[in-house]
Amino acid sequence: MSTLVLDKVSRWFGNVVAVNDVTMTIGPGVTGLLGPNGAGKTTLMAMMSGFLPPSSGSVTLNGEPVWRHTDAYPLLGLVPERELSFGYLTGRQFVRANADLHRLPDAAEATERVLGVVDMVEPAGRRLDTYSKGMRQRVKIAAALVHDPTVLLLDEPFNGVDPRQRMQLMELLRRLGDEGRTVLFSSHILEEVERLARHIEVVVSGRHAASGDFGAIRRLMTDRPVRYSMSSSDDRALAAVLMSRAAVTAVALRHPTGLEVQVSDLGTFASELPSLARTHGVTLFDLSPSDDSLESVFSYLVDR
Ligand SMILES: Nc1ncnc2c1ncn2[C@@H]1O[C@H](COP(=O)(O)OP(=O)(O)OP(=O)(O)O)[C@@H](O)[C@H]1O
Repeated sequence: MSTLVLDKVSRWFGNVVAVNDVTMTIGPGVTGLLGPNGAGKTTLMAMMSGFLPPSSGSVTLNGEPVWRHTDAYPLLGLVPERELSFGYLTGRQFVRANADLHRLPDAAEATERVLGVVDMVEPAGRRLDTYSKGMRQRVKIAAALVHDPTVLLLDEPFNGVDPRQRMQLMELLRRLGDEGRTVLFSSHILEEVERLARHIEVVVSGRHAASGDFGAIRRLMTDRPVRYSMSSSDDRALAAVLMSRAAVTAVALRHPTGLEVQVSDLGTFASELPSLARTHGVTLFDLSPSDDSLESVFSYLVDR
């Protein structure tokens, strides 16, 4: 069991303050680090994983500083957002390289074990550049887990991953959290975080904006109307149905297709939508939060 503690952590790059006086504690289980692009999530993770020193404040793991403390490294695994390099390596070679870097006594055995954990044994002999985005994420997670760390940090692990693979990845992270590992993943999508995380930390413009379980974060956010862009097989019929729902406060048809929906009660909207669409014979093609309103939800939290 491991606990990461950030105490008044700031990090600046020249004049840019990427992280501003952040204090938070990340314990065992799955925690979501939620914030819009540029909020400082990557910088926070780089400091938590020992790749970057804080400009001020401290990051400790089980009471010891992370920066330049080599005893902490075997306890930490980082899944960075950037793509894997060296597409000519097979998945197995990539994971094995990490096992060798950690000087594991039985690197081959550890590699096979962790490929099994992420369900990548069968495609492990294929080159990385033949993998789907979801497979690349799984193999990156395997590489980060090969030395059996107690802390796993994942930067935007669901970006660009298709919905089915996203569900499998969520299941995997849930399992790792249930095993007692400290799992922290970043995301700019509230729904994603809400589905997976037991605990949520929100950062906006480098500052810590809120902390709590998703119920607490959701309550903070439900005061704000949120807008979605949608497209479907029959936008006009869907618009009529949505307008009759109390959770929906405005609907606008977009030209030539799609609609904008303003929602006052996200939870009700999310739970009603699939059955509403099904009952009225409408197929949903796409549903995504409009960025503007998401930003406004985040800044609402900071301005409280
Ligand atoms: N090495 C660097 N030099 C200068 N500025 C940086 C550096 N790294 C990050 N920043 C700046 O710090 C701020 C926070 O960036 P960071 O990448 O941590 O945010 P983020 O929440 O991870 O966003 P994204 O999801 O877009 O990566 C941004 O304004 C970014 O431009």
